[in-house]
Amino acid sequence: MASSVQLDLVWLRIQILGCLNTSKICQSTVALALLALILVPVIASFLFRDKGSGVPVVNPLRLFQLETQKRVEFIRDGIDLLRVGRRRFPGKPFLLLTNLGSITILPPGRAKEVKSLPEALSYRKKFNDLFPFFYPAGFGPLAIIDHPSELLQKVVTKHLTKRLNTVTGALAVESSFAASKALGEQTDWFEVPVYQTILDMVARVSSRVFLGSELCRDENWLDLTKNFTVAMHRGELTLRLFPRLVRPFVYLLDGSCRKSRQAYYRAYKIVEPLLTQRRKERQDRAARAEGVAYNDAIEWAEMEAAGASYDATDLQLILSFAGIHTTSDLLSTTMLQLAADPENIRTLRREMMEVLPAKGWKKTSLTQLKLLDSAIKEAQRVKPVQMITMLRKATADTELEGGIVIRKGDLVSVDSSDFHNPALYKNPEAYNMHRFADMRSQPGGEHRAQLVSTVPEHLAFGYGKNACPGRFFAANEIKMALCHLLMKYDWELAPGTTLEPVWFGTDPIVNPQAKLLCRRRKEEFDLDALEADDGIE
Ligand code: HEM
Repeated sequence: MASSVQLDLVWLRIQILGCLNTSKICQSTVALALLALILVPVIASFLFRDKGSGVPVVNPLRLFQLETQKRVEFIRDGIDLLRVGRRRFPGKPFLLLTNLGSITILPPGRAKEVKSLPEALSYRKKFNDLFPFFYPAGFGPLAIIDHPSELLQKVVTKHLTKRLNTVTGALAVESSFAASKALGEQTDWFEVPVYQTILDMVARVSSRVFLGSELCRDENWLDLTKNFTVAMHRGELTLRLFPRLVRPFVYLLDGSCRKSRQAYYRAYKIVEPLLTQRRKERQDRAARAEGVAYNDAIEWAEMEAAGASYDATDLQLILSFAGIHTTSDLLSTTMLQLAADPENIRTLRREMMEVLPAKGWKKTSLTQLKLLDSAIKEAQRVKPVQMITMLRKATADTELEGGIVIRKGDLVSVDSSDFHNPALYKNPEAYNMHRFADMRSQPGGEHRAQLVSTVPEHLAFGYGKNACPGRFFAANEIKMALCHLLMKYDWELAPGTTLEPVWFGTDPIVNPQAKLLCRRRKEEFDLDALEADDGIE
């Protein structure tokens, strides 16, 4: 779940950037903002008070500056402020006042230290402070992240990841359908918006595995799964302008919170009937001593919950939140890099032709697409989704190396500038599709240079206990989608499109305006006729 807030913020960022640009803020938010003007200076002086940590602040509050201004300033200028911090305090920690409050930024290389303190510096606790008493409708998915049952994490690690070989067939079918639905059969060049097209594909394919075949083609659900994240994050952004005790009232009054609530209720109306039907089928099957009939996250959550009550709608929404925009950003980034040099595409096709007709759609054949793996990882290195990672909240006053104390409740994160460190990567700004494949052939490289490897110098999926458990699925989903996209279509950058991301704070995201030229080609082998692993009915 990926500076600002982790899990998935990509789509939110796009929306908020739009919001900041066009001043499309709803009236109730304006009213609340006025109230904030009165309350916020007091809160700001509390939140950003000097707690004597001794860490220098890069962007202190100016005289009469409000916390709200600081937050907006960070969303706009975050990456420049981070660069100032790196320049002024090389190799040393510094403090940034961000849209989430103040964050101590540790220099690259301190990821191991953060990893070694998973309880004192908690990944999950940063999600549990939004409301004082309980998480109301529309924000419940956030509460699931730090739920003591760890239902979300168990569904992903114990089921999704372990059963990847049983969902490959389903991924193949849905990827083919999604590509054809998004791009059609036109053999003349035409223009496609990259992010929207990829988001649509990823939403379809992910929903197949999260929710099953009944709902993965339901346009109402697909709309929700793509847009809920935006609604909830706009609400969260507004709520965080207020003290915790006031937030329940803000929740009732604010328009963005209302949208999140409405999205939850729409989702509930879709998920609950499916759940009821599944539970009934389960009982009937048990009565006939028959085994489990489904292989998707609805079923896995039921197995894990083992009768304990939980909100299946929130679970589905948090899966969308965690997985869909993060995966879409990486796939879009990879497509942009590949389209910039179609020779790379031809090379990747040759690898696909060598592996897939012989092996079919298997988890293991996806593993053998090593150059493809490298192409994706390199795209992620050149443009990750965040430039500060491993955001953690101190659960107690915690002393770090060098005597810095992170006070209870404060945030700490690690600078990810190693992605572009010339001492680690030759020509770090250049996209070299072979880079990680070459590293894998070096001694010790096989386990450090795979897309799913988590190492302290490559933090795109985090590191340690909370490293993204969904990365194995995301990797397979992206590879499968690329096989369809590259074998069945030719690609080029559309005129005017560059690879420059758009910045939200310290997070680079795919430019939502980026476009590609595309045309249907005749694939060398029939991808849809390949034999597949399957476990989904
Ligand atoms: C390219 C796609 C993805 C990226 C870049 C990504 C990135 C991340 C990052 C950076 C973290 C935090 C790690 C840390 O701070 O140490 C994280 C956590 C998490 N991710 Fe992902 N993620 C992706 C896809 C997915 C998918 C598809 C799922 C679910 C199916 C998922 C589920 C989760 C969960 C549940 C956590 C929280 C782990 C915990 O609570 O311990 N992610 N992800």
